[in-house]
Amino acid sequence: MSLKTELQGKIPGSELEKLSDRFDIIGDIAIVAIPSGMERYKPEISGAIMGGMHNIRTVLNKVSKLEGDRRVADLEILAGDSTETIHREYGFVYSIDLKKVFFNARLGFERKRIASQVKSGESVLVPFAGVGPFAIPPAAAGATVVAVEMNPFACTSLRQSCELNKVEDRVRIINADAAHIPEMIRCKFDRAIIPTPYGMDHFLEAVSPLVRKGGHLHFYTFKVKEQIPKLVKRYENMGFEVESYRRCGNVAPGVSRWAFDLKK
Ligand SMILES: C[S@+](CC[C@H](N)C(=O)[O-])C[C@H]1O[C@@H](n2cnc3c(N)ncnc32)[C@H](O)[C@@H]1O
Repeated sequence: MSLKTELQGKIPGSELEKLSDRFDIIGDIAIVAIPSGMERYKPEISGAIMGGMHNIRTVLNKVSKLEGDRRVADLEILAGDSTETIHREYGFVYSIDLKKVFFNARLGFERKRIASQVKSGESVLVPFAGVGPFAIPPAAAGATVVAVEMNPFACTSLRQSCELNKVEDRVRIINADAAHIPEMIRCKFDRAIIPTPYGMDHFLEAVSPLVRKGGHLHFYTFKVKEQIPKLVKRYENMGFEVESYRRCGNVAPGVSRWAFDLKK
């Protein structure tokens, strides 16, 4: 659905230019980011989404950027009454309350790409597990997963999602700061999937000793394109084989999230 097309004739063209045509859909919730100065058009914008997409039950306006350790945005309800939903992604279901937990629906393909590399019987460590989109698919592929997450609400959602996907016996959930991983976990893993929040690149060094020699690390970092060649050299100097890397989405003008597949 084109939001701008739906709004033609309802909002003056000069104002409509400021609005992005893109909005996120998580379960049956649509999330828009209404630019400042356009607040008076909230009813038209939410009405256009509800009218154009009959499966949408709630429309939220992202008032602030992702904030704090939990990476939760400040969300204002424009239509509907619930921030809780069930999101479906490549055959998996996630129980999410967007007011309490982080979820990025734009990483679905990336999560499928990583899960497709996991072999049955592997052990996998997932720090920053959130509601489980990087943890549950590997468990369903036959891995045993240790998921570390600081937000207790995300841990509750993760537990529910494990049950919904029938992998609760394969995922151990640890509600803790990932900074404590080296003291809490002593075993070695075949693989670590590290969806690092912004500014926490030092976690690669912290998690690496927990991955066995020959094991794999999937590390996410926010960088401008020009920083990548230097970063590849850095990872090689740290002893990793850089098997591949790819850009998976813009997060700010010029800044992208990059996924690195590293072998130890
Ligand atoms: C960018 S990560 C990604 C979450 C999830 N893997 C996903 O893709 O949807 C954000 C998650 O890390 C958690 N988090 C942030 N800092 C943390 C820390 N120091 N230790 C453990 N979890 C942390 C947040 O609560 C949030 O759920």
